[in-house]
Amino acid sequence: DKLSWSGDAADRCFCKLQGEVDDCSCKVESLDSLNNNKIYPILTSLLSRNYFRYFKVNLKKSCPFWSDDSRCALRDCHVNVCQKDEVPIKIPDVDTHSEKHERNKYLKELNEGKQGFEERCAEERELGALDATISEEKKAEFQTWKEYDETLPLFCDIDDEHSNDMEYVDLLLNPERYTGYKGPSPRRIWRSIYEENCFKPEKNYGYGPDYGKDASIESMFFIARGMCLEKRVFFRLISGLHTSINIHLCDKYLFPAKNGFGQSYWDHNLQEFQQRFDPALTHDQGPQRLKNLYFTYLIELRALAKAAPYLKQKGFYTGDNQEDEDVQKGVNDLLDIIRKFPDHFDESQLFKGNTKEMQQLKSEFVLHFRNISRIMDCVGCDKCKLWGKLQVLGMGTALKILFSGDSMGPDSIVKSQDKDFQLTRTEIVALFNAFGRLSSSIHAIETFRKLAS
Ligand SMILES: Cc1cc2nc3c(=O)[nH]c(=O)nc-3n(C[C@H](O)[C@H](O)[C@H](O)COP(=O)(O)OP(=O)(O)OC[C@H]3O[C@@H](n4cnc5c(N)ncnc54)[C@H](O)[C@@H]3O)c2cc1C
Repeated sequence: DKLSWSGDAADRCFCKLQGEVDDCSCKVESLDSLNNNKIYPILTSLLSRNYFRYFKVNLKKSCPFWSDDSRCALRDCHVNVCQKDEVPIKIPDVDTHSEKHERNKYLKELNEGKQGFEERCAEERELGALDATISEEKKAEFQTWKEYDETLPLFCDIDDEHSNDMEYVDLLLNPERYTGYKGPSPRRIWRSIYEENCFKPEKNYGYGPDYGKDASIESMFFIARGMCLEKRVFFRLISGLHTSINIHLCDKYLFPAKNGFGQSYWDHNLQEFQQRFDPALTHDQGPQRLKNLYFTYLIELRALAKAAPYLKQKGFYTGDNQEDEDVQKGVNDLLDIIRKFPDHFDESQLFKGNTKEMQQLKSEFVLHFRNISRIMDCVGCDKCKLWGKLQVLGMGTALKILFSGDSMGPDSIVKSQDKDFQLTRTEIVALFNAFGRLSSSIHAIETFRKLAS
């Protein structure tokens, strides 16, 4: 119920969301203004164009780390593979007591065939299912798009473009929103990402020699403060992505029919937002989670600025000359706005010096990130997997841009004629759509701020 949001909660959530974004000279307010007034409107219109709206992805790859444990997928395959004693293949089973309890509860409900569980599961399956509609005409057009380039995967474990399982998905038909995907499956994914693939502190800060080795998600915020810039950047990027995903599910939430009559309906869910970002309900972490979204936005913003000369000459081929010209113009307008922003992230602060340690850290950074891209194949809800894969690929593409080219720093660019630098159509579509997701999240924060006041 929206009315239960109190003014205090509004103050708590938003009053700390101001000033420095941290680890850069930029302020939250200047990004709000840039995004909400300039970038969000142009980007939203651009992302509805054919070039950006169809994303090629392989959603059939199986999870390389453990067997699918999403509770609703579990219902469909419990006869053979999804037994509770199944052990993950590579990552050790580190279920916490409460997660074991939760998983067992679901299994119990499942076995007892409880109606509530069936209903919830039906909802999750329905909301999480992909709408795979693509017209025959569009399929024929895709054949002519194939000529596009190849590139060396750097940050992401990129889907094999030639695999038979690669399919185009219409992103507009499958918006990122509430899907009901919750419980042990997503928690295992987030936990694996933070606890096994984010960096741990290089020193122990008086917490004993083993501190950090088994740092939990909850403690990551605390320990990230004491880590070196590169490791903290890694954590903040992931946390910013997590924030963005969770804002979208609050922003486009499915409410049950009012008083049990009529249709369920989509709307903003302020209470859900509060649950996730109110400092009083998140061990004081909510505002920092939100700031991490701004930080992630700033990184992708800088990547677009750096790749602007390359993207301006790239061409956005769909076979319809007028459409392609319009898209190129829209992209150029967007890139001009982005390049004029005075307070870009300075990537030359990262991996400074050419020491052995820095080279080692950089390759670990790449490896950790690539592993996260593989974890996306473990997401147990197709829509979430689609957007998870897209956003991780988009972020990986941004990082690839930031660390490409001869120079680094806010004024450096990737030259259009740089032969060593190429982006595929899929990477470009992912980069723009991933940035679009962050932009839409920052825009949604404004909506929640207004609803709460
Ligand atoms: C890749 C992926 C995509 C998803 N896409 C969707 C989707 O499209 N629609 C949908 O409805 N659900 C989606 N989900 C599920 C959603 O993200 C949540 O996992 C789910 O709503 C359960 O939320 P929760 O409250 O248990 O906490 P979770 O969001 O699962 O978080 C787990 C723990 O991480 C910590 N945490 C939370 N936020 C942050 C942050 N920003 N930074 C650092 N730590 C944090 C907290 O300690 C929290 O308890 C997705 C999950 C994944 C892994």
